[in-house]
Amino acid sequence: MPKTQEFVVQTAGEIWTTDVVLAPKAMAEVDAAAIASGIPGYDLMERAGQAVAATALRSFPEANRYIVLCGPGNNGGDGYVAARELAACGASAELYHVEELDRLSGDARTAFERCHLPANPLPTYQMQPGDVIIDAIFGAGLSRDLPPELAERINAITAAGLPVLAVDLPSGIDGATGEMRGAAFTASKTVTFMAQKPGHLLLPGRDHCGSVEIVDIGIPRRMVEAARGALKRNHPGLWQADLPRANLADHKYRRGHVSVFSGPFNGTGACRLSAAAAARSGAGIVAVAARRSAVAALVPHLTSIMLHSVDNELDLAHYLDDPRHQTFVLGPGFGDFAQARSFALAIGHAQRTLVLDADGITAFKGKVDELRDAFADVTPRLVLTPHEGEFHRLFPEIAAENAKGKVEKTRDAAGLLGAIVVYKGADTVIAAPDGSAAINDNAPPWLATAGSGDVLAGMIAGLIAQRVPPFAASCAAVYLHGEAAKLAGSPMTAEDLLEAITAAMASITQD
Ligand SMILES: NC(=O)C1=CN([C@@H]2O[C@H](COP(=O)(O)OP(=O)(O)OC[C@H]3O[C@@H](n4cnc5c(N)ncnc54)[C@H](OP(=O)(O)O)[C@@H]3O)[C@@H](O)[C@H]2O)[C@@H](O)CC1
Ligand SMILES: [K+]
Repeated sequence: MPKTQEFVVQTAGEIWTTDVVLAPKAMAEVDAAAIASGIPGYDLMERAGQAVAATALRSFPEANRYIVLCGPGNNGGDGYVAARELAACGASAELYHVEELDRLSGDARTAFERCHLPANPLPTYQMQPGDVIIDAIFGAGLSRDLPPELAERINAITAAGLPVLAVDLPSGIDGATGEMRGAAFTASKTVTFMAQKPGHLLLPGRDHCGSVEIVDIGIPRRMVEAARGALKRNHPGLWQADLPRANLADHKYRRGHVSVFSGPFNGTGACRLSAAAAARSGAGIVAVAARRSAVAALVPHLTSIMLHSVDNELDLAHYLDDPRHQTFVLGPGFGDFAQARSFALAIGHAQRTLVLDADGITAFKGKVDELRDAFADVTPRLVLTPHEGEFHRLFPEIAAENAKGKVEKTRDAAGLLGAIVVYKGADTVIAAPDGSAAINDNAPPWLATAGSGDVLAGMIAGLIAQRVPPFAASCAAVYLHGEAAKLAGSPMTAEDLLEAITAAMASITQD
């Protein structure tokens, strides 16, 4: 079975919302605000460490020894509290430290001093079957690659297959970007505090976290809410209210019109997938706009989907004279880069909305400015859906900024273009020019199949045609695409995915 991630919220009573995502810097500001309001920092550490001990006992009751590895900062402090609690419960807990103990200061030093257990240097640890590792080496404060000897040690523990419970984040995973800094533990479970961090959701971090528990350590909710920035975990609460409600009085044109451009005679499959996906997402009318040479290939395959011949720029100009033709998909299987550019620009200048995918994206390599200018508007009218290779092709400078993670890169691209950017992958990030961003984490591994991107482009257009705002439409389509894939199961073809869209949408609107 593929690894799926669960977010379990543990609080004193109430269930804590799970869509809050705070970068480590924002989390540190929340910690600081809580402390400034009179909540002692050490109390937060106590609750954090106690929660770790409770999870260790609950999740790994069979452990012979809990091996608590402590770093030099507050993550280590949580480890000292957890070790003390475990020992107080009668469990066997052993402490190992990765840095000289005299580096400990503040709350972490207090936690160490109150622990009263012997702590030994990490190199003295001898692995034994039945050990459960509690990783309290680095959390939010990881600021550079791990030293090589520590990386080796982590790799040896991973190779031995000992279960790992990570405190806040698996050491070596950058909480802001999800990137691995030299090496990282692969945890079966991660206990984090108050809110998830981007590193829990973005890859490879997500794969290193196992299931994630978010523990309320007593920071007032209003402080976490106040820090809730424009970054969210993608889930129906973000966009459900924007989805169209079926209305018996709706005329088919009121449910919107989507036009999908076809590729050449021998490449019409991709546009048909997009068109069918737009229709399944509820668009009232869907048409394929094809070069004359491709029309004959399309005729036998289209029934409810209409077919128009749009051979050149003049044909497109006539097509755009019809005010019902508002929403377009260009790129899947399209082929001709020069025509892709001139068509996309014409759509932009005609004030229409475009989902630009695949060849449509590649066509603008080195010409991003033209695209931005054609779609310049107060509200975005352009949605770009690049996978990693296309993103690198179109935004080479942004892609090369190694210090930035996928969220920042997607935001930068959205800001540069004035468009919604859907940076696809197992951890798709959706960003808008105003900085709004969502990380998606519901896609099963088998969604990476031929044609699935064409389906996504059609779904986004289908929702936009029904007047769902482009950012909400993109988030909703990405999520529903993942849900549909889960419903379709593995192995799955793009056709199976199409079939499952209806059930995926029904499951959301019934919630
Ligand atoms: N009130 C609060 O704030 C609460 C915080 N809580 C907990 O605190 C954690 C954050 O604590 P933190 O900020 O001290 O960071 P942490 O992850 O311990 O690491 C910093 C230390 O590591 C060092 N270091 C970094 N990278 C390194 C590398 N590659 N290789 C070697 N060394 C490296 C760095 O050294 P420096 O860069 O300063 O030289 C510094 O000494 C958070 O994850 C949560 O668990 C909870 O208790 C709840 C209340
Ligand atoms: K850790």
